[in-house]
Amino acid sequence: MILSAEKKSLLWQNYFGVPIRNDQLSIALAGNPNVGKSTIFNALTGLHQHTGNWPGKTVDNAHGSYQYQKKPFLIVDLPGTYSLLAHTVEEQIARDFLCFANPDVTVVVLDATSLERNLNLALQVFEITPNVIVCLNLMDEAKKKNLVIDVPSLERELGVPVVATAARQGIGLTELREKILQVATGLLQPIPRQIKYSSDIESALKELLPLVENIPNSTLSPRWIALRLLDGDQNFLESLSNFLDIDHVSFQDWEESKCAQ
Ligand SMILES: Nc1nc2c(ncn2[C@@H]2O[C@H](COP(=O)(O)OP(=O)(O)OP(=O)(O)O)[C@@H](O)[C@H]2O)c(=O)[nH]1
Ligand SMILES: [Mg+2]
Repeated sequence: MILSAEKKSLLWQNYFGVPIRNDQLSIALAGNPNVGKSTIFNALTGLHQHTGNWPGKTVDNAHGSYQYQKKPFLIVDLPGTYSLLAHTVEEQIARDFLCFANPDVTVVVLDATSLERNLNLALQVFEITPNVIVCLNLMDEAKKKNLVIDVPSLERELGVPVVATAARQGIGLTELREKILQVATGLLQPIPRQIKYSSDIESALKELLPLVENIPNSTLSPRWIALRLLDGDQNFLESLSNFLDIDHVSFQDWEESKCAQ
């Protein structure tokens, strides 16, 4: 199910403190701490940005807007996180935004000098949404360390567009804008590589999937929900219940109807 523009704008305002217009294409900027997310955010939005806190949290919230090819974009700079498993308040904010705000595009910014560690977060985002772009930032630092990254191969391996940038020097940002436009408008449809787990986990997932498909009001990947259930992730279940309540459809009713089946 796709959220209507009205519902999306209500949800963004009430739960995330971000006002969005119906005509704006939305972008989430995710990544590990200190990889250059805010540098990219500043380069894209210039002075058109607002900062505050996430509702009820003492974590910075920055959102801003820009135009590209006559299309209006709204971009949200998420807190830096190493994972989306909600061990910290920053991880919970980033996870909830990616899971429930339903941005048109998520740009995952990676540190090109530390790809292995950074790809962990990218693979988690791939489980939540297909509309992902990987931005390989700090390419100038990688070059200094004589690291050579085969971008076309990485793109093929990951199944999503990969854009190499050196954001502080403004390098690669036009290509980033272009890819964002293409994914946001559906011209480019990434098919992110999915992690295959061990056979016992995969068979447990198979059993769970039919039970979590077609949750009312959910735009979430059933596989992600099933994985969190297997993980016993109570924090995620609370968020799920909270966010699905937006249209007064009770998650508890749905749970009860499933149990009755
Ligand atoms: N050499 C180099 N430095 C960069 C590049 N992009 C960002 N930086 C620098 O890296 C540092 C961190 O950048 P930020 O944009 O604050 O990183 P961030 O991801 O927003 O960090 P958090 O919000 O703390 O998670 C700053 O000193 C930037 O100037 C780049 O491409 N090359
Ligand atoms: Mg930042």
